[in-house]
Amino acid sequence: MNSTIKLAVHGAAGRMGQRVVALAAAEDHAPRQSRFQIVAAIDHPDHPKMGQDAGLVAGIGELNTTLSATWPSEADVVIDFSLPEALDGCVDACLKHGIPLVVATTGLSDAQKEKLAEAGKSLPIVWAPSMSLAVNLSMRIAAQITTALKDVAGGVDIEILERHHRFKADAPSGTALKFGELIASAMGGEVDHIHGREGHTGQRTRNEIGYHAIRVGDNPGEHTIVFGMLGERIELNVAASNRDCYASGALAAARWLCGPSDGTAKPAGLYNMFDVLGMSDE
Ligand SMILES: NC(=O)C1=CN([C@@H]2O[C@H](COP(=O)(O)OP(=O)(O)OC[C@H]3O[C@@H](n4cnc5c(N)ncnc54)[C@H](O)[C@@H]3O)[C@@H](O)[C@H]2O)C=CC1
Ligand SMILES: O=C(O)C1=N[C@H](C(=O)O)C[C@H](O)C1
Repeated sequence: MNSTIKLAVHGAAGRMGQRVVALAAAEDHAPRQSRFQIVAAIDHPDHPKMGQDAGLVAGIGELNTTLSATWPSEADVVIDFSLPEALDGCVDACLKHGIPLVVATTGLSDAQKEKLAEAGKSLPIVWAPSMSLAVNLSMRIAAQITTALKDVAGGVDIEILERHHRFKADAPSGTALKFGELIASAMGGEVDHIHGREGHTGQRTRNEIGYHAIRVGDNPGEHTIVFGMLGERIELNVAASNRDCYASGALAAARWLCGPSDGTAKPAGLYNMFDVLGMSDE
């Protein structure tokens, strides 16, 4: 029986990495749930807090695990919240050591998505642009609304607005792109993805999805899907109050990959949060 999950956090000194460290250390454990033990807190070798205690960096008191650039000799699962340029090294390390991986980093290139698909042939990997339960539920609802409205008399215009903190490096958000992918699939046929509008754009066409990225203050993430018809509209809004919805979702994904405490880990495959949350449509 595997009652402890040895967790390595990649990007541990970042905004999200710190919350993963804090929640993993503090989690309230149901009697039959495995506990997390943070065996590595990995970040860039030039990070100014390198060598400090990861718990102190996360603001929760000492954990006796130092922030390091070195991969552990042993871990049951890795959670990655880093940067696209850091992800390849993380995937390579997981492949080398055979460690299941949760990938939460966004802004990946097509080559990186292919690398994940390839890695998923030999490792169990959960990859999702949002680990939040509310966001994943909203994705399912957005697809249902699209299906219900796509042939409505007068038509429906679907636009995706996302708001994030001023420090965010990628736009639009990975979550907005995933909403767009699911909505386009529910619309059917050819769909144009239009990022912002400026100048003499002409009238809006019927087969486009618009994306608008707002960067303001410390917003931890908000998405609004507007379904505009002639005479009425629906706005589906999902907003985080803080980052813990993503951190706890990533921990749930890590626990799901490791399997229940009888030690049955997931087989190799590229999974997503719908799989983790039991909302997969396959
Ligand atoms: N899937 C999800 O639910 C969520 C995904 N994200 C994504 O997670 C990523 C991180 O977000 P934040 O924590 O806000 O960013 P951040 O910039 O605060 O943290 C990134 C961390 O990665 C570290 N890093 C950079 N290069 C590295 C390397 N070579 N090796 C190891 N660590 C390295 C940085 O030093 C930093 O500590 C972003 O792509 C963001 O979009 C953020 C929130 C939720
Ligand atoms: O950078 C962030 O903060 C977030 N990024 C993710 C994304 O790009 O979708 C998820 C969440 O919205 C927060």
